[in-house]
Amino acid sequence: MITVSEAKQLISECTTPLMPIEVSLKDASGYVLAADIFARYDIPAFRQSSMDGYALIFEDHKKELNLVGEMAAGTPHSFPIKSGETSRIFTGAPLPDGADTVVMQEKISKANGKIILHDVQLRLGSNVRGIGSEVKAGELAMQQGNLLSPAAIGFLAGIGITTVVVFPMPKVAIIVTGKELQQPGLELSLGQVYESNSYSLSAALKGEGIHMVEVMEADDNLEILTNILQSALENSDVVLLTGGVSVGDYDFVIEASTRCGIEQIFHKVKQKPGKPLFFGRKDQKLIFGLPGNPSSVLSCYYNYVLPALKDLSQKQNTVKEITAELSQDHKKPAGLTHFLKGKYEHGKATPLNAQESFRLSSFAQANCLILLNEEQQEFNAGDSVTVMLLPD
Ligand SMILES: Nc1nc2c(c(=O)[nH]1)N[C@H]1C(S)=C(S)[C@@H](COP(=O)(O)OP(=O)(O)OC[C@H]3O[C@@H](n4cnc5c(N)ncnc54)[C@H](O)[C@@H]3O)O[C@H]1N2
Ligand code: MOO
Repeated sequence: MITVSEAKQLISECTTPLMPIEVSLKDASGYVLAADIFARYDIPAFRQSSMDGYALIFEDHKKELNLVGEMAAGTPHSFPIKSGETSRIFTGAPLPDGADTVVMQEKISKANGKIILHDVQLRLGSNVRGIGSEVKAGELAMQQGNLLSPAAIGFLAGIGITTVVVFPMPKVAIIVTGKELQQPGLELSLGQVYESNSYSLSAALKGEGIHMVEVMEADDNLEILTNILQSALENSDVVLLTGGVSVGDYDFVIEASTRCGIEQIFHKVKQKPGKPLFFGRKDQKLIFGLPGNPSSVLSCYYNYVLPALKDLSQKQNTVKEITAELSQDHKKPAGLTHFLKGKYEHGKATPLNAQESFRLSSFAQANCLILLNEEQQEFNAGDSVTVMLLPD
């Protein structure tokens, strides 16, 4: 059996970024840029006023000026101003030819039809956005690896970009296995449990902006599972199976994976919950066999699946690891890393009640997982522990 860090390392080594795709800028929010973007135009493309006021030749700023025209934003025509002249101008408008400075309208007065400036701070070029002051044509505007945040999208639109090359989000197939599974909303017969793993996983994926998710159900039958897994592999980048990875007579995930030509990278990790975790690879596709207990599924998702999904799309992991103070004593046997559902507040991490892996009630209240080292058995209040802060 391998350790948690060995398992993470192996998954990371098997994960390569997805082939970049071109998307419309309008659809690119949340993706990571896969190619540098160079500016095609000088932006601003003309000398632009940043204030409502009056455009002038700076040398004239102590003179009384004659008002000779007006430039509004979007005005397609300019006109020249000469020494002793000024033009009304509005924010965003092009400067008239010859003008080099704008004075805010609050800083002038009018007398005998003339404009008189009262702005001791006015300098040559005040309140003028120069040509190419945002970006210059040919300049690197945004580097590969940049997350396309709302601001990044706005910036790119503002320099005239319409499409971008990005790392796509992975297509994910979820296969829930188990003859005992019943859909929520229907009556439970003896032996049945409500199917919840596809719900929690779909919700987690949606929260990461992964919307191409297909959910399939497989009975505890090797032939059926093999066929479903085969079709999932054809249509997705990542396959998440839940259940059927332990040692029971009806646990067919490992055998079905072999039949589908999946290379086993590891099976079983020194951890609780989620000890029977399976990970395999076929070509560039990643296959996770998540132990069926609902809490094991999510614990393994945050520890192993999410970092891999992020690497495929070159995004930052949304689980943040920090060090915190354990708020109470805790004992565990040596041999397995434990992930406790916990509450993190004001620098302290508190394990919640109901840690069993078949239950989700504590996970539903948790905002973190508290990592307790493999070999250590006794933990005291005040000890420093690693805490994984879960995404919202
Ligand atoms: N003899 C041993 N038995 C078990 C071991 C072991 O080492 N030796 N490991 C235990 C551990 S730890 C875990 S975790 C489970 C994992 O088993 P499987 O991955 O084969 O999962 P299943 O047996 O199919 O299901 C486990 C549990 O979870 C329920 N389940 C499954 N799928 C769903 C779903 N989609 N929604 C809700 N609940 C689900 C299922 O009904 C079971 O109760 O094995 C232990 N056994
Ligand atoms: O490894 Mo299991 O998830 O504890 O029940």
